[in-house]
Amino acid sequence: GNLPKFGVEVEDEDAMSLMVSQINTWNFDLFKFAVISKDHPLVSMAYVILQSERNLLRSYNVDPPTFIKYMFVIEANYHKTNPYHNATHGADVMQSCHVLLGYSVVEQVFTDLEVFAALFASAIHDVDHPGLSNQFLSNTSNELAILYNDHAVLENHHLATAFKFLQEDELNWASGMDDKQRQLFRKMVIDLVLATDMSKHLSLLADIKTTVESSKVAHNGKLVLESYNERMLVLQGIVHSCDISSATKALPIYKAWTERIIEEFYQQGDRERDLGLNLSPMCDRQNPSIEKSQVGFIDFIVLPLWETLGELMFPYCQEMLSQLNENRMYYFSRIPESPRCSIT
Ligand SMILES: COc1ccc(/C=N/OC[C@H](O)CN2C[C@@H](C)O[C@@H](C)C2)cc1OC1CCCC1
Ligand SMILES: [Mg+2]
Ligand SMILES: [Zn+2]
Repeated sequence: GNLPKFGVEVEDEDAMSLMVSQINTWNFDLFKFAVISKDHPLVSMAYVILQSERNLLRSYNVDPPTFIKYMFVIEANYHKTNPYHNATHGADVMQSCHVLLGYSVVEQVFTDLEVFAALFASAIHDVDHPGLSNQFLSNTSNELAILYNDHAVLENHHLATAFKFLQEDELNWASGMDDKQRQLFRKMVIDLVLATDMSKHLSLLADIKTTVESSKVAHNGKLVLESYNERMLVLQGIVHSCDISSATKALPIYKAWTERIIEEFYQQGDRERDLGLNLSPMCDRQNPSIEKSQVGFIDFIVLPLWETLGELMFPYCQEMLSQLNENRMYYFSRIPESPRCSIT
């Protein structure tokens, strides 16, 4: 039978159509989208972007009903109980990636397969996330840390989980791709999701800076990328930037994401307290430091990354940078006065 217009059944088709008409905007409201899609934000986002907007499924002989069935399984394997690392975050990173890949400075630069890989990697990049950090999993000798020898434990698990489902006949939407394409697709998705490991941030940023110096966009404002490594580096930068893009979004959206990540960190801190472990930074709900942590995260991680991306994709990404600065001021101006220590 034919699929519903948005991949999933919705109550209000008009409201859904109105939202989908905004799918190329940076301040897209994923929380509203999650409600309108009847809590299937990832299935509907993936279908709308890959099928309706970019017609990528047809390009690779992907059977849409099989792809939808696969995405329902992926979405079901994001933990609904995670305040932050849930299917709405997956859909958010995918939609953000779709916006950046739509800018003319990168459009036509990447092949359809590379675009498909980046969007698919975004969709699955945190599947089965336990709401705990790599550090916590290693500190508690979690079976995943043992399995992946403390290296990119979560990111390896997200990838293995997504590809394991692809082995099941009734979910294998990639059977229509030729072997070479499927091999390259798998390699790119692995390289992209592994690059979302925060411990790789500084080396990834350094490499992107080198590329910005060398490639000097030139050639009528189009990025010129020679090697596979250079192309992958830019795509890794795009996916990683989208993964930590909350602070570049409109303030109400940013505040909602901040509340969620903080609650998830606090729940990890609760576990660490119960286990008698040292609490990870920012995870102690009894010693909150939300404003200071956000300003620190922006100053040391988010801003340097987005400034570099803004240079690479100039004149695009300026909207993100200006929202990032406004958002920084919002939290900076709310850093509580440190209690005056009375030096007696
Ligand atoms: C909207 O705010 C955010 C959006 C994304 C992120 C993404 N963070 O990824 C970091 C990884 O989860 C690993 N961390 C886990 C944590 C328990 O320990 C850290 C040392 C490593 C963080 C955000 O805010 C954070 C930082 C400042 C206030 C809380
Ligand atoms: Mg992750
Ligand atoms: Zn993520």
